[in-house]
Amino acid sequence: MRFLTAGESHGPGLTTIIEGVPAHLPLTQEDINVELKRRQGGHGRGRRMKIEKDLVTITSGVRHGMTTGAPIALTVTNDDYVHWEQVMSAEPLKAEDEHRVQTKTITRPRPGHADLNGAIKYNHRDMRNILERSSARETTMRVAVGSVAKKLLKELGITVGVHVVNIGGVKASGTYQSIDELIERAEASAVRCIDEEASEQMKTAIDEAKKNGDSIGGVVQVVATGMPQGVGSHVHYDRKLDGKIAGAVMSINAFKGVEVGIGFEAANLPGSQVHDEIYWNEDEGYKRSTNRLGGFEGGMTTGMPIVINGVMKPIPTLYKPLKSVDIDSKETFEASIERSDSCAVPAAAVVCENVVAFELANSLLEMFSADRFDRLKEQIDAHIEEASRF
Ligand SMILES: Cc1cc2nc3c(=O)[nH]c(=O)nc-3n(C[C@H](O)[C@H](O)[C@H](O)COP(=O)(O)O)c2cc1C
Ligand SMILES: C=C(O[C@@H]1CC(C(=O)O)=C[C@@H](OP(=O)(O)O)[C@H]1O)C(=O)O
Repeated sequence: MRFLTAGESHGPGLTTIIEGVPAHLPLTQEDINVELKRRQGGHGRGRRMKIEKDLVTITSGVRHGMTTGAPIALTVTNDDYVHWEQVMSAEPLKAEDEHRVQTKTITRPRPGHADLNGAIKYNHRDMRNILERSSARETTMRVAVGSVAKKLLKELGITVGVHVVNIGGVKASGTYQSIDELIERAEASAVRCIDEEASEQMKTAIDEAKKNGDSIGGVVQVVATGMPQGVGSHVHYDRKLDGKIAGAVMSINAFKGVEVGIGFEAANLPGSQVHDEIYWNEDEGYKRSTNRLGGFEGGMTTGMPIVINGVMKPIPTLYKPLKSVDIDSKETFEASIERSDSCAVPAAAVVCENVVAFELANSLLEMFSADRFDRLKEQIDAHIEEASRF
């Protein structure tokens, strides 16, 4: 499975084409819209999310609620485009639009954004040409793709969920018994945190940051259950599934770190407290008595729950301005802004969940025959059965 995304933040809309989804997978627009709505929510989002109502249109690859095996094309309209039509038009600039376009020209790079690096690389004196594509608006399509992957995983009995474990230094300590409980409790919280007390403190921390013109980041944790054992591979660097997941998480805007299982904590512990002992019994086959390595050994799944942490930096656009330099005048200025999220960690959690879902689904499609969903399922079931008798 592979995909491309296209679209600018304030352009007409966003597009993706996903190739390699098996035929006969049940799929509706609603399956995708549910995920898009989750991404738009969460405490700390700015005014833009009041304008957008992300709804997908499937324009290829699905017929009467079933995938056909053809590329799946998805589009989402930017409702904000009506305010940006002249500025973002693909047509040559008209004289009557020049003034409006000039008012939206960006010559002052925002610290923490792609503006200056992109402008130098692509030789754009108007950094709007960079901003529009580097915006996390693009993550809408990453979630749309992930929602197709999640549908495939669900039909195979694999569940993926996410919760927020840290916002601005407020850490969650809640535990959960099952992934269904995790999902339910995370979705019920304005910050997607399953620890109710910490949720309230996180909300207060976000409000406080906003009041001070500042922003805060955090840590999200993706959990997936039901992945068969031995998916991924140890044989080559680019086939290691934990490596692919790490790359996918790091590709999300503002994500600065990723951990598998206990992650960085492994540096502080002896090996006896890091590795998971193996046991076997008739009913369960091979299991680990702990899951400190987060479901991976040797780039392959162990069959234990997959646990991935992603770290998001604070949003770079601040009401409390940071110093930068105007690329025309070379003068120092303090950036002023019109609107921004103050914390997008709860929203980014959904993005993180969906990019992990894509990597998991893709790894299964690489390992098993993938043209038809029924064949895929048969082969995975046979693999699980074989592993249990190994
Ligand atoms: C869901 C989501 C929403 C975001 N919203 C904003 C925002 O409102 N303002 C902002 O400055 N950055 C926002 N960001 C972060 C920037 O897109 C990101 O920091 C920037 O593109 C630079 O990329 P880098 O941080 O990965 O280097 C958001 C990120 C995500 C994942
Ligand atoms: C549009 C989305 O997020 C945007 C991501 C973003 C950024 O700089 O990354 C900046 C903001 O956009 P605007 O400048 O239009 O207010 C966010 O609203 C979205 O998540 O759908």
